[in-house]
Amino acid sequence: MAPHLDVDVESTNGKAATTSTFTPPEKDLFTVNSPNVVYTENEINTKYTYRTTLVDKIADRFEAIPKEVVYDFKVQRKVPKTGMMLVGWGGNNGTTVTAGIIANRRSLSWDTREGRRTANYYGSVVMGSTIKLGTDTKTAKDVNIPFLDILPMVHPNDLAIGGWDISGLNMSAAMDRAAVLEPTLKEQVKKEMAEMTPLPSIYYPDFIAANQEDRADNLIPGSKASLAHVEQIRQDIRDFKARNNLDKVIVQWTANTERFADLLPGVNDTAENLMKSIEHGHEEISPSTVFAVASILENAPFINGSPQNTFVPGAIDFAQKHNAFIGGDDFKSGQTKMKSALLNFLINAGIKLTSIASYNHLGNNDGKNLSSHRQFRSKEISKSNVVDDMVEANNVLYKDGEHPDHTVVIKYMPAVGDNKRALDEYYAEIFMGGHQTISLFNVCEDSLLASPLIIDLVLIAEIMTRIEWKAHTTDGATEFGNFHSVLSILSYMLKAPLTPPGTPVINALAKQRAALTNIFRACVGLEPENDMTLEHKLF
Ligand SMILES: NC(=O)c1ccc[n+]([C@@H]2O[C@H](COP(=O)([O-])OP(=O)(O)OC[C@H]3O[C@@H](n4cnc5c(N)ncnc54)[C@H](O)[C@@H]3O)[C@@H](O)[C@H]2O)c1
Ligand SMILES: O=P([O-])([O-])O[C@@H]1[C@@H](O)[C@H](O)[C@@H](O)[C@H](O)[C@@H]1O
Repeated sequence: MAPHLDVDVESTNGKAATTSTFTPPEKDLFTVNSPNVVYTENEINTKYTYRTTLVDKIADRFEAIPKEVVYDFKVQRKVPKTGMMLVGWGGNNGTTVTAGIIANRRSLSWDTREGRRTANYYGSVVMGSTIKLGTDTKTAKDVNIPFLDILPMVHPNDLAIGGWDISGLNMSAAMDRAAVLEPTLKEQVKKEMAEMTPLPSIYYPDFIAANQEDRADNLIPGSKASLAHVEQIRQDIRDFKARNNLDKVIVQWTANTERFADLLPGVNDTAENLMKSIEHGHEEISPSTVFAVASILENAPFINGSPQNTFVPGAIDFAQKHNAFIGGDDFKSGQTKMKSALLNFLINAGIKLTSIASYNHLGNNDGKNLSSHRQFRSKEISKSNVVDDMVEANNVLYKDGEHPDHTVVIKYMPAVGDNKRALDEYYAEIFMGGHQTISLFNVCEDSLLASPLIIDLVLIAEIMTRIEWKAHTTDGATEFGNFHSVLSILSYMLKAPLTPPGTPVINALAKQRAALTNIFRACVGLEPENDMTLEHKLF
């Protein structure tokens, strides 16, 4: 018998936890046995006490005030038939994620120089990682479950896949152009992929590098925003949904990085002005913003996997007014994910990072597009801002406004293709005038790192559409409603997390993952994972 776990303990609602007889839902890996959790055939209903600490600053001192809010969460248990539509489907990421899902769906294996390989979802948080459920009553050991099982989520093998591309190559030819996957794997999926052809897309030349023009042969007429473009994309989404008999579609931008759009009062500052600007063909409305508007109008969550400012204020306003979900920006695949983890470690260890030199070169079409300065500038911003929250959180090391030197360099070197070379130097001050220099050489096969993130973003955005909440306030409970339109819960997969206006941006990797797992735990009535393990420290 595990020490000190063999007695009834006070549960969160003050009554002793009871081990009532209950019938676990037939296919669920676990059930929460709590008076705060009620399962029905269609819903998981939980009463959750959210505990935080508010702080009052009084002169140069603080007063900490613990605060509790009781929420009801309601999760729809029925997993909908879901489709994923990618903008830029014919690109390296789009072809790779499509081939990867087909290979997993068919449990394919293939030969490589290093031996036989089998389809997997490595690099996906949902499909490749676990969540601690709790502590075994008998052994006191951690019980960890697959992340996928914490809530009733879509399985990627079941996703219908489609999308748009300004290049008309079918997906098999585009997969060859991408030069990411082994020929022995491509051979097994090429027939199925040859039958997939991206839908024509909108192309506004000024937003991406001029060097992309030679692949733009699959276009919807018109070189600037129009309501006709919005309506065509909406029709495409409806047709895809009907053709595949889907309950839901998630749209994701994995097309080229666009230049930033100027933020112009009266043009893209409000939902109303944005729609007027689209109607009047304003030059400053980007293709990605047009896709976002069309997706919002079709109640299809829209996620931006690139660094441009798709979500101009008018687009965020538009999403909120339509109670639709958006998320972004810029997949956090390799070099930046490593950076956010390393910064988390160094700064939280009290080591004063003073300089970050972040260089990489890559030879894929993404790199080609980024060789144009205005597109590189979008990426430079998203790759640079990742340090801000961690630096600002440590006022022992950094004075107000002080931050490490940080430079970002990206070079296009065709020879290395998709296998990006990332070279980073982290330079820090340590005890008594010493220095620590960390040099990293990190070969990232970019599309093989980004593709699992595309899957995670779709699966998490989808489950978020099935979660509602209401707060128990002193004057009675509010009505059930969705989470905020801006899905900041997606931040773990993104370099420049989009957050509800006025809320803080968290880039610290550990905090991002903790937020994701603990919100999902709350939706099944479980306390946040806090790793205190008092049961192993007090007795
Ligand atoms: N792979 C990674 O590691 C990674 C990480 C973070 C962000 N990203 C971003 O993801 C995006 C895609 O990366 P990739 O390596 O697949 O690039 P890619 O160039 O291979 O693919 C982009 C595709 O978008 C298409 N396209 C361009 N404009 C379009 C439009 N208006 N409508 C439809 N299609 C359009 C292009 O024809 C191309 O096929 C890039 O913006 C990149 O910066 C990639
Ligand atoms: O690895 P990471 O920094 O997360 O992300 C990648 C960058 O390093 C690379 O320069 C860029 O071309 C890719 O689109 C992607 O953004």
